[in-house]
Amino acid sequence: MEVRPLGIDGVLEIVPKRHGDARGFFIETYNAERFSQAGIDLRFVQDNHSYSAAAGVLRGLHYQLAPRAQDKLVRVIRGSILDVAVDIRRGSKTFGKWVALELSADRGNQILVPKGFAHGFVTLVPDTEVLYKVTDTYSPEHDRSIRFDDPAIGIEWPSMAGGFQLSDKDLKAPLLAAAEVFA
Ligand SMILES: Cc1cn([C@H]2C[C@H](O)[C@@H](COP(=O)(O)OP(=O)(O)O[C@H]3O[C@@H](C)C(=O)[C@@H](O)[C@H]3O)O2)c(=O)[nH]c1=O
Repeated sequence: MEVRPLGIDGVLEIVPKRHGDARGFFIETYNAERFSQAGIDLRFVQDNHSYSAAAGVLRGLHYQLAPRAQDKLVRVIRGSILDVAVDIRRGSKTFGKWVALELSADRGNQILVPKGFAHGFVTLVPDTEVLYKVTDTYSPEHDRSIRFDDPAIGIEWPSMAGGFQLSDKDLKAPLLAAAEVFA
C-alpha cells in the first residue's frame, strides 16, 4: 500500500495494492499490521456506509468533540466524491485550513482524517456509496457540524449542475467562529 501526506499534518491518502486477475481484483482495504508498519496505530470500532442517490449530495462538515473524537478512514465503493478535511484544533498552525482529495471506486484510494478535523464530502456522480471506519462509536451528544460554505474556511467545492443537497442539520450548522472545537 502507498501512503501519501496531503499537506496538513496527519491527513493521509492511502492507496491499497490491487491484485487484478481474470476474475476481477482483490484488495486488502484495511490491515492493522500494514497500517502499524506505516506508523498508523488506530483501533477502529465502528464501520459506516452511506449511499447518496444524486450527484451534489453534500454531507458535512462533521466531527465528534473530545473525549469522543473519531479518526476516520474513508473510501468509496461506487461512484466518486470530493472529500474534505478541515483542521479545527485551536492553536494548530494550520487551524481553519482545509485539504481535499477525490476518492473513487475506480481508484480505490482512501483518506485518513484524524481526530481534531471536521470532515465532509460531496458526491460527484449519482449512486455513490461511501464506507468508512471510525475509532469511536457514534455519540449524538458529541456530534457537531460546521457550515460547509463558511467563508472563513473557503473550501473550493466543485460547482454541481443541480446545486448541493444538504440535510436540515447541515443547513443550520454554525460558522467555525461560533463552533465548539478542539483545544
Ligand atoms: C453518523 C451516525 C449517524 N447515525 C444516524 C443519525 C441520523 O438519524 C442518521 C443520519 O445521520 P447524519 O445526518 O449525521 O449522517 P451523515 O450526514 O452522513 O453524517 C456523516 O457525515 C460524514 C461527512 C461524516 O464524517 C460522518 O462521521 C457522519 O457525520 O444516522 C447513526 O446512527 N450512527 C452514526 O454513526
